[in-house]
Amino acid sequence: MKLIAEDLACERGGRRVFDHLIFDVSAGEALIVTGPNGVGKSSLLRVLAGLVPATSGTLTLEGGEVELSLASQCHYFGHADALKPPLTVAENLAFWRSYNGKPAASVDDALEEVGLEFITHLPAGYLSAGQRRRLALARLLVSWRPVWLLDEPTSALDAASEAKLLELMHAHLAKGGLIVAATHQDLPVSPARHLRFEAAEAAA
Ligand SMILES: Nc1ncnc2c1ncn2[C@@H]1O[C@H](COP(=O)(O)OP(=O)(O)OP(=O)(O)O)[C@@H](O)[C@H]1O
Repeated sequence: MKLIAEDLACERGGRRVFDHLIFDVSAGEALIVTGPNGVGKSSLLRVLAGLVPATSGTLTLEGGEVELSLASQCHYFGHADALKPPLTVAENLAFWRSYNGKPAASVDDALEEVGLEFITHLPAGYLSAGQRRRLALARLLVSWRPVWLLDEPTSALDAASEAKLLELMHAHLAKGGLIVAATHQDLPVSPARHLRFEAAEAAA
Protein backbone atom coordinates (compact mmCIF):
# COMPACT_ATOMS: atom_id res chain seq x y z
CA MET A 1 0.00 0.00 0.00
CA LYS A 2 1.25 3.47 -0.82
CA LEU A 3 -0.18 6.94 -0.28
CA ILE A 4 0.83 9.23 -3.12
CA ALA A 5 0.32 12.99 -3.30
CA GLU A 6 0.99 14.64 -6.63
CA ASP A 7 1.09 18.37 -7.22
CA LEU A 8 -1.20 18.95 -4.26
CA ALA A 9 -2.39 22.46 -3.45
CA CYS A 10 -4.58 23.86 -0.70
CA GLU A 11 -6.23 27.21 -0.09
CA ARG A 12 -7.84 28.37 3.14
CA GLY A 13 -9.98 31.45 3.31
CA GLY A 14 -9.01 32.25 -0.30
CA ARG A 15 -5.32 32.23 0.55
CA ARG A 16 -2.83 29.70 -0.84
CA VAL A 17 -1.38 27.63 2.00
CA PHE A 18 0.78 25.26 -0.06
CA ASP A 19 1.06 24.08 -3.63
CA HIS A 20 3.05 21.73 -5.87
CA LEU A 21 3.35 19.34 -2.94
CA ILE A 22 4.65 15.89 -3.83
CA PHE A 23 5.30 12.98 -1.49
CA ASP A 24 4.67 9.30 -1.04
CA VAL A 25 4.62 7.08 1.98
CA SER A 26 4.41 3.30 1.94
CA ALA A 27 2.88 0.70 4.21
CA GLY A 28 5.07 0.29 7.25
CA GLU A 29 6.38 3.86 7.05
CA ALA A 30 5.62 7.16 8.72
CA LEU A 31 5.79 10.59 7.14
CA ILE A 32 6.76 13.18 9.73
CA VAL A 33 5.59 16.67 8.76
CA THR A 34 7.31 19.59 10.45
CA GLY A 35 7.58 23.35 10.03
CA PRO A 36 6.75 26.64 11.75
CA ASN A 37 3.29 27.70 12.90
CA GLY A 38 0.79 28.42 10.19
CA VAL A 39 2.64 26.86 7.23
CA GLY A 40 -0.05 24.30 6.51
CA LYS A 41 0.75 21.08 8.37
CA SER A 42 -2.74 20.73 9.85
CA SER A 43 -4.24 21.79 6.53
CA LEU A 44 -2.38 18.96 4.80
CA LEU A 45 -3.74 16.43 7.29
CA ARG A 46 -7.25 17.83 6.90
CA VAL A 47 -6.96 17.51 3.12
CA LEU A 48 -5.86 13.88 3.51
CA ALA A 49 -8.78 13.27 5.91
CA GLY A 50 -11.23 14.71 3.39
CA LEU A 51 -12.19 17.57 5.72
CA VAL A 52 -10.79 20.30 3.48
CA PRO A 53 -10.81 19.98 -0.32
CA ALA A 54 -7.53 20.14 -2.20
CA THR A 55 -7.49 23.08 -4.61
CA SER A 56 -5.69 20.90 -7.15
CA GLY A 57 -3.54 17.81 -7.41
CA THR A 58 -4.26 14.17 -6.72
CA LEU A 59 -4.18 11.81 -3.78
CA THR A 60 -4.05 8.07 -4.34
CA LEU A 61 -3.97 5.19 -1.92
CA GLU A 62 -2.38 2.51 -4.08
CA GLY A 63 -3.30 -0.95 -2.81
CA GLY A 64 -6.16 0.42 -0.72
CA GLU A 65 -9.78 -0.65 -0.97
CA VAL A 66 -10.93 0.64 -4.35
CA GLU A 67 -14.56 1.06 -3.34
CA LEU A 68 -13.64 3.24 -0.36
CA SER A 69 -12.54 6.87 -0.38
CA LEU A 70 -9.15 7.76 1.05
CA ALA A 71 -10.92 9.56 3.92
CA SER A 72 -12.77 6.43 4.97
CA GLN A 73 -9.47 4.53 5.09
CA CYS A 74 -7.98 7.13 7.46
CA HIS A 75 -8.17 7.67 11.19
CA TYR A 76 -7.86 11.39 11.87
CA PHE A 77 -6.44 12.23 15.29
CA GLY A 78 -6.75 16.00 15.30
CA HIS A 79 -6.73 18.76 17.90
CA ALA A 80 -10.34 18.12 18.93
CA ASP A 81 -10.85 14.88 20.81
CA ALA A 82 -14.15 13.82 19.20
CA LEU A 83 -15.64 12.73 22.53
CA LYS A 84 -19.17 13.09 23.86
CA PRO A 85 -18.79 14.48 27.41
CA PRO A 86 -21.94 12.88 28.96
CA LEU A 87 -21.07 9.39 27.70
CA THR A 88 -18.73 7.26 29.78
CA VAL A 89 -15.23 6.43 28.65
CA ALA A 90 -16.36 2.92 27.58
CA GLU A 91 -19.52 4.23 25.87
CA ASN A 92 -17.53 6.76 23.84
CA LEU A 93 -15.22 4.07 22.58
CA ALA A 94 -18.05 1.61 21.91
CA PHE A 95 -19.76 4.32 19.86
CA TRP A 96 -16.68 4.86 17.68
CA ARG A 97 -16.09 1.12 17.31
CA SER A 98 -19.60 0.65 16.01
CA TYR A 99 -19.65 3.86 13.93
CA ASN A 100 -16.30 3.31 12.19
CA GLY A 101 -16.78 -0.44 11.66
CA LYS A 102 -13.92 -2.83 10.84
CA PRO A 103 -13.67 -3.83 14.52
CA ALA A 104 -10.13 -4.38 15.76
CA ALA A 105 -9.25 -4.27 19.49
CA SER A 106 -12.10 -4.69 21.98
CA VAL A 107 -13.12 -1.64 23.99
CA ASP A 108 -11.61 -3.16 27.15
CA ASP A 109 -8.32 -4.04 25.47
CA ALA A 110 -7.99 -0.61 23.87
CA LEU A 111 -8.67 1.14 27.19
CA GLU A 112 -6.07 -1.02 28.86
CA GLU A 113 -3.56 -0.16 26.11
CA VAL A 114 -3.94 3.54 26.84
CA GLY A 115 -4.09 3.10 30.62
CA LEU A 116 -7.72 4.07 31.15
CA GLU A 117 -8.99 0.68 32.32
CA PHE A 118 -9.77 1.92 35.84
CA ILE A 119 -12.03 4.79 34.79
CA THR A 120 -14.16 3.18 32.09
CA HIS A 121 -17.36 4.23 33.93
CA LEU A 122 -16.51 7.95 34.21
CA PRO A 123 -18.23 10.45 31.91
CA ALA A 124 -15.66 11.64 29.36
CA GLY A 125 -16.40 15.21 30.45
CA TYR A 126 -14.63 14.48 33.78
CA LEU A 127 -11.35 13.44 32.20
CA SER A 128 -8.14 15.44 32.39
CA ALA A 129 -6.69 16.82 29.16
CA GLY A 130 -4.19 13.97 28.90
CA GLN A 131 -6.83 11.34 29.67
CA ARG A 132 -9.11 12.78 26.98
CA ARG A 133 -6.22 12.60 24.54
CA ARG A 134 -5.55 8.97 25.47
CA LEU A 135 -9.22 8.10 25.04
CA ALA A 136 -9.20 9.77 21.63
CA LEU A 137 -6.13 7.71 20.78
CA ALA A 138 -7.91 4.50 21.81
CA ARG A 139 -10.41 5.25 19.02
CA LEU A 140 -7.65 4.35 16.53
CA LEU A 141 -7.28 0.91 18.07
CA VAL A 142 -10.90 -0.27 18.05
CA SER A 143 -11.41 -0.03 14.27
CA TRP A 144 -8.90 -0.93 11.60
CA ARG A 145 -8.01 1.83 9.19
CA PRO A 146 -4.67 1.59 7.41
CA VAL A 147 -3.82 5.30 7.39
CA TRP A 148 -3.33 7.20 10.65
CA LEU A 149 -3.30 11.00 10.40
CA LEU A 150 -1.90 12.39 13.64
CA ASP A 151 -1.91 16.13 14.29
CA GLU A 152 0.38 17.07 17.18
CA PRO A 153 -0.25 13.64 18.71
CA THR A 154 1.97 14.25 21.76
CA SER A 155 0.11 17.36 22.93
CA ALA A 156 -1.08 17.03 26.57
CA LEU A 157 0.60 13.62 26.92
CA ASP A 158 3.02 12.92 29.78
CA ALA A 159 6.29 11.07 29.16
CA ALA A 160 4.79 7.61 29.79
CA SER A 161 1.84 8.31 27.47
CA GLU A 162 4.21 9.64 24.83
CA ALA A 163 6.19 6.40 25.03
CA LYS A 164 2.93 4.45 24.70
CA LEU A 165 1.96 6.53 21.68
CA LEU A 166 5.27 5.66 20.02
CA GLU A 167 4.72 1.98 20.83
CA LEU A 168 1.23 2.10 19.27
CA MET A 169 2.58 3.90 16.20
CA HIS A 170 5.27 1.25 15.73
CA ALA A 171 2.69 -1.53 16.19
CA HIS A 172 0.51 0.08 13.53
CA LEU A 173 3.45 0.25 11.09
CA ALA A 174 4.33 -3.37 11.86
CA LYS A 175 0.77 -4.38 10.90
CA GLY A 176 1.25 -2.77 7.48
CA GLY A 177 -0.38 0.55 8.30
CA LEU A 178 1.05 3.94 7.41
CA ILE A 179 1.15 7.20 9.34
CA VAL A 180 1.29 10.88 8.48
CA ALA A 181 2.09 12.91 11.61
CA ALA A 182 2.43 16.67 11.98
CA THR A 183 4.53 17.63 14.95
CA HIS A 184 6.63 20.27 16.65
CA GLN A 185 8.12 17.65 19.00
CA ASP A 186 10.73 15.05 18.26
CA LEU A 187 8.78 11.94 17.23
CA PRO A 188 11.35 9.13 17.04
CA VAL A 189 9.37 6.73 14.90
CA SER A 190 11.03 4.57 12.29
CA PRO A 191 11.09 3.89 9.46
CA ALA A 192 10.11 7.44 8.66
CA ARG A 193 10.32 9.96 5.87
CA HIS A 194 10.36 13.65 6.59
CA LEU A 195 8.52 16.51 4.96
CA ARG A 196 9.48 19.97 6.15
CA PHE A 197 7.33 22.95 5.28
CA GLU A 198 9.44 26.09 5.19
CA ALA A 199 7.94 29.44 6.11
CA ALA A 200 8.66 30.69 2.59
CA GLU A 201 6.33 28.03 1.25
CA ALA A 202 3.44 29.65 3.06
CA ALA A 203 1.88 31.92 0.51
CA ALA A 204 1.75 35.64 1.06
N1 LIG B 1 -10.72 27.65 8.33
C1 LIG B 1 -9.76 28.47 7.92
N2 LIG B 1 -10.05 29.58 7.21
C2 LIG B 1 -9.09 30.41 6.77
N3 LIG B 1 -7.78 30.22 7.01
C3 LIG B 1 -7.45 29.14 7.72
C4 LIG B 1 -8.40 28.21 8.22
N4 LIG B 1 -7.75 27.25 8.87
C5 LIG B 1 -6.45 27.54 8.79
N5 LIG B 1 -6.26 28.68 8.10
C6 LIG B 1 -4.97 29.31 7.79
O1 LIG B 1 -4.21 28.38 7.02
C7 LIG B 1 -2.84 28.52 7.34
C8 LIG B 1 -2.27 27.15 7.70
O2 LIG B 1 -2.83 26.73 8.93
P1 LIG B 1 -2.50 25.32 9.55
O3 LIG B 1 -3.35 25.15 10.76
O4 LIG B 1 -2.57 24.30 8.49
O5 LIG B 1 -0.97 25.52 9.97
P2 LIG B 1 0.01 24.59 10.82
O6 LIG B 1 1.28 24.47 10.05
O7 LIG B 1 -0.67 23.33 11.20
O8 LIG B 1 0.23 25.50 12.10
P3 LIG B 1 0.56 25.13 13.64
O9 LIG B 1 1.97 24.66 13.69
O10 LIG B 1 0.38 26.48 14.31
O11 LIG B 1 -0.47 24.15 14.09
C9 LIG B 1 -2.73 29.54 8.48
O12 LIG B 1 -2.36 30.79 7.93
C10 LIG B 1 -4.15 29.59 9.02
O13 LIG B 1 -4.45 30.85 9.56
